[in-house]
Amino acid sequence: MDFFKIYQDLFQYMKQGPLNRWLDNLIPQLEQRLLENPHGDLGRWQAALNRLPDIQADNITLTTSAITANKAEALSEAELVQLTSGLMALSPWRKGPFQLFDTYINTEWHSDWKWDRVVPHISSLKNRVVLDVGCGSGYHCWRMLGEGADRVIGIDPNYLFLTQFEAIKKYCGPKSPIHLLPVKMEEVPSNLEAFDTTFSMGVLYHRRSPIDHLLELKSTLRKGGELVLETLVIEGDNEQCLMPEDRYAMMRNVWFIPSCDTLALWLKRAGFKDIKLVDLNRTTTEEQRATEWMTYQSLNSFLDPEDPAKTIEGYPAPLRATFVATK
Ligand SMILES: Nc1ncnc2c1ncn2[C@@H]1O[C@H](C[S@+](CC[C@H]([NH3+])C(=O)[O-])CC(=O)[O-])[C@@H](O)[C@H]1O
Repeated sequence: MDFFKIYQDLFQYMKQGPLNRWLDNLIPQLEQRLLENPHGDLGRWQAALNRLPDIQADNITLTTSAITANKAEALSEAELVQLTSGLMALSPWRKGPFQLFDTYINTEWHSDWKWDRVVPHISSLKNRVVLDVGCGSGYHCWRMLGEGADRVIGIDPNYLFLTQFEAIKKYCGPKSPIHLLPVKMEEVPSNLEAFDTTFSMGVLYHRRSPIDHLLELKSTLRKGGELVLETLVIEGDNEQCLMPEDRYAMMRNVWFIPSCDTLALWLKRAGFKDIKLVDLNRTTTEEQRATEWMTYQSLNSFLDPEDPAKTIEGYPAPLRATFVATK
């Protein structure tokens, strides 16, 4: 993986603006991590990425449910096979969907449904510099660019998601101002104050210190910038928060699931203003399900078969809230 090459344009940009403090140590850190082999399958993923055929799209769509790359001329049979098998080798695909020419990547999640619930409530992304924390394959980053963002940076420590992102970028905009950095939120320097909008969707419950996560998000924003926070919640008042004894819906790394009132209080205590709950939604087995691109178990296996209002562990089934707040 050639970080200099994939982040060339980002570094040019960062050198000029407030992000430059982040630059100093980033490349050596990423390279050091590569030497330590961050994942046993990384070599296989990289080989699959390198085998993808070179196809120039002549039409890109970032504003419809599937992020789409199209070409007037039909692909050859060999190109189609190479493309589909290369993308399949990057499975499981969790966040999407994507349509690359004739290949539809039917991901585990209908991430477009989340986007449709969130986007009516946020400030316009036109000309904004945007951070998407825990961006997965980067699906929402493309939608943010489609909304007119000037530049989108996604961060996610998972190298499969980085490889998937690079595969999509190869066809949907190799030169577009959109990047995924394989780092955790905790590794982003504090007080960057560089972003106009910061998204954290589906990450808070993975953090052992949720208030620290909120403070870290705040420190990425310029004064007056907007936080878009989406996370699991429970029903209840501002004295309630669920800490699962062990797993929640089979997920091992879930720590805190607050009520909406508790979360609003956390945001207030973290120093945010204009805190608004803008959406509350129970996740359905239509939105999250196994497909040929993600063949492991999915939500229907994580719910109580006798009572789908409960997880298999007996907790309330996944309910997700979106909050918007200002720094
Ligand atoms: N400390 C961390 N820092 C950054 N990323 C992290 C961290 N811990 C986990 N992640 C990443 O956060 C993502 C959470 S998924 C949400 C995807 C998308 N946002 C979505 O809203 O669909 C969860 C869900 O599907 O609910 C994963 O990609 C992790 O690798």
